[in-house]
Amino acid sequence: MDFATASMKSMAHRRLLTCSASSSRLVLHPPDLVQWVRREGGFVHPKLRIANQGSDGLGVSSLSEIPAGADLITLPSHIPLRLQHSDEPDERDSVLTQLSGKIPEELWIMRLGLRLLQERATVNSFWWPYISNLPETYSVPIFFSGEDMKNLQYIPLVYQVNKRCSFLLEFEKEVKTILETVETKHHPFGGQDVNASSLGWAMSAVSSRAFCLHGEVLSNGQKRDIHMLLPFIDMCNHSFQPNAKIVQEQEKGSSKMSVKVVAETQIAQNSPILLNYGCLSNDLFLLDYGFVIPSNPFDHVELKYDGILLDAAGIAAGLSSPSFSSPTQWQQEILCQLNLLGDGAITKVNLGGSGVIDGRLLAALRVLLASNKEIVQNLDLDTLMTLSQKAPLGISIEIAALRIIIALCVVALEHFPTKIMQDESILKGNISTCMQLAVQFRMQKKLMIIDVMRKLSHRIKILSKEKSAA
Ligand SMILES: C[S@@+](CC[C@H](N)C(=O)[O-])C[C@H]1O[C@@H](n2cnc3c(N)ncnc32)[C@H](O)[C@@H]1O
Repeated sequence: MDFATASMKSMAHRRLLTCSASSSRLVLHPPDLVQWVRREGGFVHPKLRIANQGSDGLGVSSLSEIPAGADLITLPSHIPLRLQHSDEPDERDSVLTQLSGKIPEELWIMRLGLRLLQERATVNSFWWPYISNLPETYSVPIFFSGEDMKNLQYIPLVYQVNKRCSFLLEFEKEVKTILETVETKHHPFGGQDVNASSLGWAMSAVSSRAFCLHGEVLSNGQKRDIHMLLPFIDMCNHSFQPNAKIVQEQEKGSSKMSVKVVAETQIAQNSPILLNYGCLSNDLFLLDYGFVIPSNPFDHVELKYDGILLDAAGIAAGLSSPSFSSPTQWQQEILCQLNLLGDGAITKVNLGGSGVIDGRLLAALRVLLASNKEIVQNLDLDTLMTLSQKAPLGISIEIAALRIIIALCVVALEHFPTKIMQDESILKGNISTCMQLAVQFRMQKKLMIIDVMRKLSHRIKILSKEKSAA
């Protein structure tokens, strides 16, 4: 937390971008994006328009009904903004390539961000009608104050945000050093100063808007996936129940791909056009997109698998077992197969998400509570990891394993310094957008844990009935 606060403070000290979610754009009266796309040979369905969609910012809506299957938007291959934009790179591109080389692969968003900044700084850039329509500010946590970072109350996300902030501050220095010796005519940003603030703006613009799609068809027929920004298409907001989807088509006589949005369902009058950004947790929605989804079925909390934690949960559930911190040899072997023990073990396990609980955690508990080695060894790992109608090692072991997971949920809940009721009352107050997001984020995590506990309790009730009926 202290490190988070320190890096946030220094970010806040330098940044020009202020932290507010607004639909205000880079320029006051940007050029008409739809007209530009059409002029460039793209297609925008005549019934579509850009409209204000409240807290979701701007979005694309339909003026009247559109049938399922209709083409909504088509972008020819020269409209998306990608890292490599020309077959004949100039000196400015070589400096950009040098800067990109300093960015770790996992932060590809910053590589594309540099490209975006380059075009933002280019007078008469082809993409200016697009860039000028981008939001001026982003509500992603790299722009949160130290206090709002604390308000998240969730270390795994704080860690990710810190990583991005530290990178931005370090990268700012590297960029300055490299650009110091570059002549103005070769300067990728037209001689303009680039700092952590402008890099943060670019990083957020890309993380909240880029898509990973087929770049072009290679000579062997394979398609190479690349990240790109899709003008106008990226005005569509997100839903887990989308009414539209992205499809790609190879352009006639070329290896290049055009990008289309097609209506998946009938679209009613005045409805937003919604795409699914992915089955992501709220950590990723907040980190990359700056919003939190209530009752997100893909949200989860991370725990570290560890015998001492299981001991504590066992005591809380009245079910202690020596195996939790000292598993027998055969139990250890299965824990190694589950990759929870041994060299290179991944001890991060989840509560929540699409499977309700992490299959590896469930399997480990079932195994640690079992005493009959032969029965366990006769089962495959998939069966051990699946929460199904049938208790694979018998009802008593199943109930005990589920009770320990409920106790782990209680431990996880206790890690949050505030209660849900307190969060609810904070949200009713007059608070900043960033604080609102932070409090919503932690409250959704707690509601999700309670939902897991409810589901597991329900399962225990069914199993107990089966047991007493037997
Ligand atoms: C690809 S852009 C969509 C266009 C954007 N609304 C705008 O004003 O430019 C993604 C951003 O839209 C907003 N957004 C999209 N779907 C949302 C949703 N379901 N709830 C809240 N905000 C959403 C978030 O700010 C997100 O970072």
